[in-house]
Amino acid sequence: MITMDNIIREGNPTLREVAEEVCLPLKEEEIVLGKKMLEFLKNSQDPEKAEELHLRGGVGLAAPQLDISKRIIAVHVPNSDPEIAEPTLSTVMYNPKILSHSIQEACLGEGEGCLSVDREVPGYVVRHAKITISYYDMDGKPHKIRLKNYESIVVQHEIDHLNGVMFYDHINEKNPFALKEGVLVIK
Ligand SMILES: CNC(=O)c1cccc(C)c1Nc1nc(N2CCN(c3ccccc3Cl)CC2)nc(N2CSC[C@H]2C(=O)NC)n1
Ligand code: NI
Repeated sequence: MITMDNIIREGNPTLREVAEEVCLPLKEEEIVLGKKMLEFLKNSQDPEKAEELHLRGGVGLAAPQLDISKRIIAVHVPNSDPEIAEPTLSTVMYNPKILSHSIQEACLGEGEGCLSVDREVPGYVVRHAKITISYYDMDGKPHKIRLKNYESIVVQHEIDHLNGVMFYDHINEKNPFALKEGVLVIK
């Protein structure tokens, strides 16, 4: 099972590499890895498990954060409505690719955090508001989906990890909270 000990931190060169595409059909070990990444996210969001295993909460994780330079990400985004148990997005994506995106931009109003960054880096991380992506799932099935709001931000953050990009690379150094006209601030 993945714990925080398996997650590499900023300074490790793997976080700045461009990760390799995986080949189809997926290797058994790549499928098992995907399942373990998703399990980590679910555990990290479970109060008991997170406390027991000393996990930081996350909704996304990329293989390079496990020192595995492969284009694999996992996302498990709970529904903001606590009444709804079903997550809004829960999947492992192999070779995710942004096919197109909105002109409109968006950012999380509270800024972004990263399991590989053990410090708060304040500031708006401005990203595409909406994206259309393609990816393969654990069964090797191709998908093409459109994402917006929180899910769109999370997937962009994780795809950045596959390209050696950290969230704070996007923060305006002069004024971290500078916002251009029309940028959607997601609560
Ligand atoms: C500096 N201010 C902040 O960090 C920040 C501050 C406030 C709010 C937000 C919204 C912030 N921002 C932010 N909060 C998150 N979580 C909120 C807590 N949550 C969680 C934690 C515990 C149990 C269950 C859950 Cl659900 C896990 C997810 N996650 C991300 N990111 C950036 S995109 C990838 C994603 C990620 O998984 N990072 C590890 N950003
Ligand atoms: Ni991250």
